[in-house]
Amino acid sequence: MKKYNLLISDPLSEDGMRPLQEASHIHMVMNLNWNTEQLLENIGSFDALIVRSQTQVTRELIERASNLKIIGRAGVGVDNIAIEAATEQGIIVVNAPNGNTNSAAEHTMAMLMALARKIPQAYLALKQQKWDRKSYIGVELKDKTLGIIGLGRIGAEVAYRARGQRMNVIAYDPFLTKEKAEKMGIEYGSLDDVLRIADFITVHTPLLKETRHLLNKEAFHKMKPGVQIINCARGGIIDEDALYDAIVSKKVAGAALDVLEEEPFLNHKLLKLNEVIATPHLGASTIEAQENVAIDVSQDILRFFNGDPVRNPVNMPSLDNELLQKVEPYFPISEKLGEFLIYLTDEVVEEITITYTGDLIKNDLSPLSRKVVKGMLKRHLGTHVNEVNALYLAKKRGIEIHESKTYTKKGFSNLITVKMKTKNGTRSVAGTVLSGLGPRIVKVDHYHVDVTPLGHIIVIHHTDQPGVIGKMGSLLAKHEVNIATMQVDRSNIGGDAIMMLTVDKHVHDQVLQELLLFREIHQVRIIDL
Ligand SMILES: NC(=O)C1=CN([C@@H]2O[C@H](COP(=O)(O)OP(=O)(O)OC[C@H]3O[C@@H](n4cnc5c(N)ncnc54)[C@H](O)[C@@H]3O)[C@@H](O)[C@H]2O)C=CC1
Ligand SMILES: O=C(O)CCC(=O)C(=O)O
Repeated sequence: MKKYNLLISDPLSEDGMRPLQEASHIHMVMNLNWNTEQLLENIGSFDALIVRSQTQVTRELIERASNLKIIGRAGVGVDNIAIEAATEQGIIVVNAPNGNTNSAAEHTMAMLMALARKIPQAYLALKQQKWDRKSYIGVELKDKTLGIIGLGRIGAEVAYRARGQRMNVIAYDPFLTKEKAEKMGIEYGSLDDVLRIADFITVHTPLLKETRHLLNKEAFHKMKPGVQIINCARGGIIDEDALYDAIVSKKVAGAALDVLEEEPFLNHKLLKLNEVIATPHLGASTIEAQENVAIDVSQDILRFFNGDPVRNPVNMPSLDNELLQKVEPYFPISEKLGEFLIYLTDEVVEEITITYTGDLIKNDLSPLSRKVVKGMLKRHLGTHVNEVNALYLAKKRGIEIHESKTYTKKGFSNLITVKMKTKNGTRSVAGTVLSGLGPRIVKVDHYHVDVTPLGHIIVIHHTDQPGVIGKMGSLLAKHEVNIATMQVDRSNIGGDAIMMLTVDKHVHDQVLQELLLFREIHQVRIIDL
């Protein structure tokens, strides 16, 4: 059995990693001490990598990782991973989005309370033998307004907990609706509403281009005087210079920070301010969260190496069980349609249109489209192409990919039609899965056929005339090519026709040349699927 080398470069829960330890086909190397140079030097020998937030999985590292197939992020944020580079190299990235939600929400609440009651500052004074009760007068949370920016998994958990503290909550998230906010017992607002109204503001967005410095000088300007800020999401969401100035100018009364733009942070100017309390990125540092995320990511790594779809892909569409059950039977035909179609042309492909017809169309069918494109590119790119990088590689080659869906169906409960446009015209192939019989190619251009897309296939375009089939059969017999199945269809009597043969062995070029000598035969394609 093939063994896969897995590198774990950040500390993970041992209990959580047990599934990997017990897998006989995984060879696990735990190296928490490699510096960047050592990582770059050694990454080439690993098939899988698991990180938390410390290891920076840069483009350079990914480009050196010639054997890497999967990167697991034991946590939510993937801003320490060069996702685009991974996608380009066909490396799947998975994360563990649910395992640390509670811990991050609880840490946010702990920071909120510590900030409101100045607990860290008071404790520090006590440790320095100072009994000072005047300097540490706090504020109550009850009836204050908590503004939440980013109401995803963690933001929503924070909202519920803040309601438990009898706070009013106002939230802004591009996906939040008034109805959902009402159901949660919170207020829905714009970003400006949150900035304007809140007594405490906590951010829970990912760090993205759009969220970098979301809280900047202008944002602080819009806030209430005396507002307090919590960041247990990512450094970089807050412009640190702007926060510093806002605290020094007394606009902001305090800040609780679990994260800063550069980590580890020890000598940061914000840490020198009495109004700032901080923890060293501890949001997910609980026994439970660490076990959860390690289990989730370990299981996805195992699924991947067992050839099963992963649960939490970051750079591919995710497939829950329900969707998987519906689309998985169509994986082989989708890939075969792409593979088959590319054999029909020697021209540069300009455009691919994948049309889905039938019951399946209510679902996200992008996993099938990826299979089609993978199948197409496989002929020329071999194993370099996979479901992760298929769309990227197609785009890089200037191939436009379109997907369309239609309810109209004739005969088949589901039909996938793939059209390929080149400068010389359009070719198409359609396929389905027949209940109990498996994948079938049922149409090539406008001809109806019924062919299992497997093995060696000869596609012949010819004129519908008596004797063609006989001549062709004799020629193949002369070359000891045994015909397994044969399909013929035509446009009209004496018109253009197609013949599709499945044969028992690869057909050499010489046979193809001899077939083309027959006047009635216009085109021959030899396809090996
Ligand atoms: N301190 C720590 O140890 C931890 C930090 N995190 C951080 O927390 C972040 C959030 O985690 P989850 O809630 O699990 O993610 P999530 O994906 O469930 O929620 C993020 C929310 O932010 C919203 N959002 C995106 N752009 C926005 C914008 N411009 N304005 C307002 N909202 C916006 C999204 O619509 C989404 O609802 C992670 O990306 C990670 O960086 C997560 C876990 C632990
Ligand atoms: O790995 C960690 O401890 C950090 C967790 C985190 O920041 C995340 O899950 O996004």
